[in-house]
Amino acid sequence: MRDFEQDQRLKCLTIEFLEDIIYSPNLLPAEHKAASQLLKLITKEESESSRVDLDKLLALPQTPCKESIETLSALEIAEQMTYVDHQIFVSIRSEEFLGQAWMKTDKATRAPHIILMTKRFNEVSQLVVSEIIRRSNMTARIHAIEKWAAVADISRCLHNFNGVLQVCAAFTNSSVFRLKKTWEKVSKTTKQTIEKLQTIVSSDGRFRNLRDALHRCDPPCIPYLGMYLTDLSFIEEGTPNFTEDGLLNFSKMRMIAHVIREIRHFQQTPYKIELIGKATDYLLDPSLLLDDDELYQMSLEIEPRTSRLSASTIQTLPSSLSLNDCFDKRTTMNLTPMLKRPICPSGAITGPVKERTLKKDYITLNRFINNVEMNKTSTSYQFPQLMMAIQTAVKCVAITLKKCGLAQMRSLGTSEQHFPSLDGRRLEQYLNEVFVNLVASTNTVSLIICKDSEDAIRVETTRSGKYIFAFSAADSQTRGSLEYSSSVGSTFAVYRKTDSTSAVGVDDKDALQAGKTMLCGGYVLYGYCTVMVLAFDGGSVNGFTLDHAVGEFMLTDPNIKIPTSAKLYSVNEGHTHSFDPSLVNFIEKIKVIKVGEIWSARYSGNLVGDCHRILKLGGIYMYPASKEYPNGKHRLLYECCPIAFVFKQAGGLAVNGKQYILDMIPQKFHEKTPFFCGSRDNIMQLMQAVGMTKQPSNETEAE
Ligand SMILES: O=P(O)(O)OC[C@H]1O[C@](O)(COP(=O)(O)O)[C@@H](O)[C@@H]1O
Repeated sequence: MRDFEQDQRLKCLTIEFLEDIIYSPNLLPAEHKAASQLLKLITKEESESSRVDLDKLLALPQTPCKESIETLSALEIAEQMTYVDHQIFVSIRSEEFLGQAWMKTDKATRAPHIILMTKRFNEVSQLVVSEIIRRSNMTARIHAIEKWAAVADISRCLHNFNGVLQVCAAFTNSSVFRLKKTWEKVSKTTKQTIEKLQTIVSSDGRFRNLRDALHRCDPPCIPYLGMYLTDLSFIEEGTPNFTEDGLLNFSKMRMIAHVIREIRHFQQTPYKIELIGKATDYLLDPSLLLDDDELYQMSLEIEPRTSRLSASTIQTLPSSLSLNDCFDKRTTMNLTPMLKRPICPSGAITGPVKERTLKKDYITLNRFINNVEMNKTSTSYQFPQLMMAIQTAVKCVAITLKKCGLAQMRSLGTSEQHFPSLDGRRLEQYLNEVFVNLVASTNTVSLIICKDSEDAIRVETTRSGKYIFAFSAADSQTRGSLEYSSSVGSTFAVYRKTDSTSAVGVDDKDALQAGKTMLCGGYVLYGYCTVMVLAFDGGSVNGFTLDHAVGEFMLTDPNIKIPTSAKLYSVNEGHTHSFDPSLVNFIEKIKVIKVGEIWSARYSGNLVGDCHRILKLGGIYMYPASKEYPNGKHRLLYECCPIAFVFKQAGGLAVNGKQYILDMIPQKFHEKTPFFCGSRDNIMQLMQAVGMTKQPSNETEAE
């Protein structure tokens, strides 16, 4: 499109060419369709390019403006702020978002509109600070704060979240924030409004609330650009452009495209706001802006300092953070310090701060979910929320099992509510409830499939989201595990609803997806320590260990890869009498001692524990069909699939003897299947022994 913007002749020729195609009778319907879509796009671009001339709009007023916050209404100010911001926002071209152009030395040419948006942000913030501080009279100052709070609240109603942030950032500017006496007199309602707005734009949880608001609002809307620039920076810096094989990393490009598409979505719908010259003149008047030093000095005069710090110390510290500062650094746009604490320090930094070299990068699961893996899987804010809830559920299960173990052993038999230990079945139900309640509370899932419930659990429509969660909180071995102090395991899988854009209308069948469509799969082993193994679509497999003392999962086993083969097998040999003869043959062959080929057998009768051992050491896990269990014992959807997904991502394989587990489409929620998983070569040997010939594909084998 940019080529067309710069070359009108090229544009005319293309339009002519497309029109010829549309009227040509000799082409296929698909070609006609493609041509008319392109034509629509190019001509639409034409109408878009007839947008307001930014230079004219932003031209500085010739004479100082006569208007003020006393003469203009909050509505006029908010509307005109929105008008100007929107005109700049819609002018940002997609390519300005590429390669962190806004941070490069040639940013003025590569990302001029992003830079303009940044500049405007800082100017409006500065105007708000200046208008408050310049009023030396307390009542006038309070009035100014209340007026700007009203402007921010109207901006929120107009879906101008950029505007909300501009004003909120001004309130936390040190010159304003430190005015204790003034703030004491500001009305309770205004303070509540400001608090509400600050909660919306808080950077907590990667702007969780702001993302939520954006996803719920219909355009027109002006999102906060810094949030998207942060997302793009993370993707750019956290993911290589090329794969290990030197191929273009398409999954990275898709992530970037996803963010840009979301921005484009908000650029499409214009506001129906008329330009009011007197108000825009006021907003653009540079003579109303005071500089940071001046502002801080005036602030000290209005309310003299009571702190023990000397004036000179305070003056050497930055009096405010500007959006530009944030952009120019890493664009991590951490507004938390701006919004949550005064920038005016209470403990001064007196000397140069020494840089400290980190010997080890401690990665908590929270950090991992938010910054690393989430970017590969989804740029949706819902996904980390769901992952956090799973994490909390796992912690609750771990703690409950610990407490129950003691209660059981000592026959303490305390209140069932806290130690539902004496009846294993009830304990299982309780653990299931923990998962269901925590996950359902996040508003991110529509359906939950759980081992403990025959039917799918449907989350009420107003609280449902775009994911499907299938899990087993603890296998039935739990009862025995508690009695004999052996380990317990959870397994879980996250799928996307087939129509993830629609908030309603999830069908039970949506949960019956092949394992290969999974977004995240994993398991937890509650043993002498609690270990969670997670695999994400297109990502690596990572193990986290719960540090009970601090209640955090720490990355202890990064990028797990299963050995390609090992001489280790895990099966309940007590059942061999009724296994398929070809399988019995395979197991018997394993046991024949050859030089240097002695196999070991390990079987605890706990699915997760047995599989985890195989994942770490290599070899083969088997739960085949038998007389007692003609379809094996493990459930396809929420036990076999997540484990198969982990094995696949770690370089292993999982089959049922006839098909790859990840290719299988469950017909029922609780369908069982024979299950074999392990090292690639070992599983291939088994496949050969039982006559399974289908070769692994990209979707069943690690990439
Ligand atoms: O005792 P077996 O037949 O070897 O079965 C052991 C398997 O049964 C389980 O305990 C599951 O039992 P449930 O099917 O009753 O939930 C698994 O954890 C384990 O892998």
